[in-house]
Amino acid sequence: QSNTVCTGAMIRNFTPCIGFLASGSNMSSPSSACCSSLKDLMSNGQDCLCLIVTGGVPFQIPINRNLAISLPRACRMSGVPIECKATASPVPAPDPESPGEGGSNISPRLSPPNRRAPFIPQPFTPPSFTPGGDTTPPSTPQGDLVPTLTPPGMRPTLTSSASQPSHNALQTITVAHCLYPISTETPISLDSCCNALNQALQAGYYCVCSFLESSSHPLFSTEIALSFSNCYISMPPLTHCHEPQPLVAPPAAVASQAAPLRPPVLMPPDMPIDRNLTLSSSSHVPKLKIPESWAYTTSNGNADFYHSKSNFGTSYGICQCSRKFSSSTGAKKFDFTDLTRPHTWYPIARRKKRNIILHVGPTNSGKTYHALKRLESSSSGIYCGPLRLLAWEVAQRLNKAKVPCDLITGQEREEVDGAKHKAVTVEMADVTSDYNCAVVDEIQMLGCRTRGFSFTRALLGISADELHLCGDAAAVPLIQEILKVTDDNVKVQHYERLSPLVPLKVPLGSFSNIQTGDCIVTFSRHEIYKIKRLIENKRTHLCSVVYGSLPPETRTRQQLAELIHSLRLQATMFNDDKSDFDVLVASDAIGMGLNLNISRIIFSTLRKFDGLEKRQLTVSEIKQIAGRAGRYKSKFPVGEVTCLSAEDLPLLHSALSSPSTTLEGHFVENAKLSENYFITDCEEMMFYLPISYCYKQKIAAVIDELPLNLNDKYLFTMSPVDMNDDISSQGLTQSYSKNRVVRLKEIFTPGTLKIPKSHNALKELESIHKVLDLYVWLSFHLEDSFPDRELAASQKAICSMLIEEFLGRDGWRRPSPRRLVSRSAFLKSLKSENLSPCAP
Ligand SMILES: Nc1ncnc2c1ncn2[C@@H]1O[C@H](COP(=O)(O)OP(=O)(O)OP(=O)(O)O)[C@@H](O)[C@H]1O
Repeated sequence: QSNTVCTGAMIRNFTPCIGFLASGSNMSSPSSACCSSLKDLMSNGQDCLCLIVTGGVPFQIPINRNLAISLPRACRMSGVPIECKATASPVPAPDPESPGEGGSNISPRLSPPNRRAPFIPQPFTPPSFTPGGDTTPPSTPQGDLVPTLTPPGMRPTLTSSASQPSHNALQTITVAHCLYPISTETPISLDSCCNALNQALQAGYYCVCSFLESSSHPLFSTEIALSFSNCYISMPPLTHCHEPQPLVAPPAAVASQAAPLRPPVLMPPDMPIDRNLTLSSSSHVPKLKIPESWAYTTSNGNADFYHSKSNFGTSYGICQCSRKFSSSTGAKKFDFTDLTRPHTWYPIARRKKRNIILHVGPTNSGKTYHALKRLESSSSGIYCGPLRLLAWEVAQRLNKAKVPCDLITGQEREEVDGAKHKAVTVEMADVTSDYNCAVVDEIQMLGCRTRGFSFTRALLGISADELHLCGDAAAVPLIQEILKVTDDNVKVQHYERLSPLVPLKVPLGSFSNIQTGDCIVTFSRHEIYKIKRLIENKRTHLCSVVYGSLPPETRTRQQLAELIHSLRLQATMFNDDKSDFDVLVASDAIGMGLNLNISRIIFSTLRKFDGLEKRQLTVSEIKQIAGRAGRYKSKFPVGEVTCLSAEDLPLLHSALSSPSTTLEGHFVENAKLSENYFITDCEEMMFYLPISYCYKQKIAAVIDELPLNLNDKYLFTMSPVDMNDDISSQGLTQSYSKNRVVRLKEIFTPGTLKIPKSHNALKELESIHKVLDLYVWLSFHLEDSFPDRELAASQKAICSMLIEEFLGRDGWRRPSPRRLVSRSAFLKSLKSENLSPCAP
C-alpha cells in the first residue's frame, strides 16, 4: 500500500528540499526548486507529502519535522492543505537495491531505513477535570462529520484543512473545525474540534505535535491555544514535541504503540446547543440553559475549575459562550477570538435576570451599610471587597451576627462550618455558584488600571438574585452601559453623606502638631515607617500603621494564631479607645472603604507613584481618602482634612468641591486575541479583559517562554509574581516548570530570616517576602505542586515582622501593659516554636 502512497519518483522529486529540511541546516528558506517540487507533490502526491512532513519517510539525513511541517508556509503556499490520512501507513524503508515504482531507483540521497527504536509517546494525562463527576468520553454531536477514532492498528493522522474532502474520513482526524472562521468559511463546530483534539491526544503526542506544528502559526498559537482551552484540554507540554518522534515504525509496531486508547480526555458534559442561534451582530443575549450538574473541580478538588478559568483567562469564558453559541447550521459565525462580548463569558450569571442595585453617593453615606444589611438577611451571599481587611471585617461582622461566613482571599481561606456566605477579595469573586445576594464594594474601582478587570468580572459574572454595587456615582454611566447587554434590572439608589467633612484652611506644617485621632496618608511602606518614627520620636503619640499588604496575614499554626491575629489588629488597635495607638499612618489603601476612628486626614503629599509613573492623585482618590475622617457613628462625628504642606491645599480644596470625573468605558471594538496568545493591545482592553494587559504583559512575555501548559501560563500570569524581582519571577516559576512540585526548601531555607541590618538586606528580605507570598498564593491554586503552604505562610509572617522591625526601628515605644503583643515576645515565641532562629 505504501508503494502507492509514496513512489520512488515522488520521493526523488522531493530531494531539493532535503537540504533545507535537514536537521542542523542553516538555510533560512527553501529553494525555489524545493517549492516547485512541493507544489508537484501537493497536486500529485499529497498522501506522500503528508508522510514526508510527518516523519513517515525514512531519509538518511534526519529531517527537522518542524521545518517539514511548515514547509508549505515557507514556500508561501498559504492555505495549502496538508491532508494526512490514516490509510497512509508509514513508508517501509526504501531498499536502495530495489527499484522504485516505475523502475526508478530510490535516490541515492535517500537512506535505508532509520532503524532507531521508535519513541513511544507517553500517554497524555489530562488534568483530572471531572465535570459533574461525569467520566463519559466526549460525545459526537449529530450532524458533524467527525470521524470515529482511528481503529487500532491504524496510525491516526491529521488533516488541517476542511476544504479538501477526505475520501476516507473515518480514518482521519479532522482538525479543520478548530481553525475558526478567521481563515475559512467553514461553519465552526466546537464539538467536532474538541472531538478531534481528544482523538489526537488519545493517539499520542506525535499526533498532537503534528497538529500544533502544522497550523498557520507555529506551536503555541492563538488558534490552537483556544481550541485546547475551549475543549477543556490542557495543552500538553510542548517540550514533548521536541522529543524523538517515531520516524518510522513497522505497521505492527505502530499498531501496538499508537493505537491503544489513552484514558479518555474528559470534556464538559454535552451542553444543549441552540442550533438556530446566531450571535455575531445581535445585541440580544439569549438565555442559556446550562445543566445544573455542570460544576467543575480541579485536580486537587479545591477551587472550582470554571472559576479559575474565568479568573485566569479570556479563552475559558469565551469557551463557555462559544459552546453555547456555536451553530452547526453555520448561519452565522462566532469568532472565538473576539474579545468584545465579555458578558457572554459568564453563562451562569446570564441565565438570571439579576436585580442590580447601585448604591451611589459620597463617602460615609451608608451605601455599604445598607448593602450589608441585605447580605446579612439573605439565605446565601457573597461580599467582594477591594481589601483583605475589608473582607475580613465583613466576615467578622457576619459571623458575629450568627451568619456563618467564610473568609477567602488570595492568601487565606478560613472556612466556617455550614457557611452559605463568603467574604472575599474581589479577585476571588465566585462566578460559578448561585447566590441569593451579592455585594461588590467600591465598584468605581472598575476604572482602575491594574484591578479594574476583577471588578468588571464580578459585575458581569456573579450570579445572584440581588447584586448590590456600592461606590461613587461617577461609575454609574459606565456600569449602565456595561449592563445594557445583560438583561438585568438595574436600579440606582442615591445617598447623602451622613456627617460633615471639613477641609481645613491651614496645613499641618509640622509633626509636632499631630493630635490624637489623626491619620497621615502617604504612599510607600518606607514613608509610612519614616513618618511613624518622626511622630513617635516626639514622644507624645504611638502610631498604628495600615497599608494594603499588611493585615490580615495568613493564619498559620494554632499557636501562632493569636500572635498573627495581633497583626490584623493594627487597624483595630487604632480604633480601640483603650489602646495607646492614637495616631494612624496609612497608605491610600484606607481609601478603599475602611471604617476607622479618624478625626482628621492629613495628606503627606498629593502625588503618588502608581507603578508606572509619579502622578497627582485623582479627584476621586482624594475624596475617597479624605472621606475616612469623621465616620458616621464613630468617635469623631465631624471629619477634617488637610495637607502636610500649604502648597497642596488649593488642589485639596478644589478636589473636594468637584464631582469625580465620570468613568468612561473603553468599549472594545474589533478586539481579538493576538497572534501571540498572551500579549495584546493593552490600552484598548482596560476594563474588560481578565489579563490587564499593560500590567501583565511583561509577566506573560516571560511566562510564555516557559515550558508550561496553558492553564499554568494563565495561573502564573495572574499570580502576584513580580517580574522586576528575579527571585520571585524566575526562581519559583522555573522551578515549577522543571519539576512540577516545588518544595519550599528548594528555593528558600526556612529559619534563616534575620532582621535586616542594611537597606540591601532589607531589599533581599522583601524579595523573600514576595517569593513566599507567591508560594502561598500558588499553593491555594496548585495544592499538590506547592505543598508547603503552612511553612511558607509562617515564614512570610515572620518576614513581614522583620521588615517592619527594620522599618520601625529607632522609633520610640511607650511601654504599655495594654499592648497586644511586643515584637520581642513575638520573636521569642517563634523561637520557642522552633520556627525561626531570627536574630532578636
Ligand atoms: N443607618 C445606619 N445606622 C448605623 N450606622 C450606620 C448607618 N449607616 C451607616 N452607618 C455607619 O456609618 C459608617 C459609614 O457607612 P458605610 O461604610 O456604609 O458608608 P459608605 O457610603 O459605604 O462609605 P465609603 O464610600 O466611604 O466606603 C459605617 O461605620 C456604618 O456602619
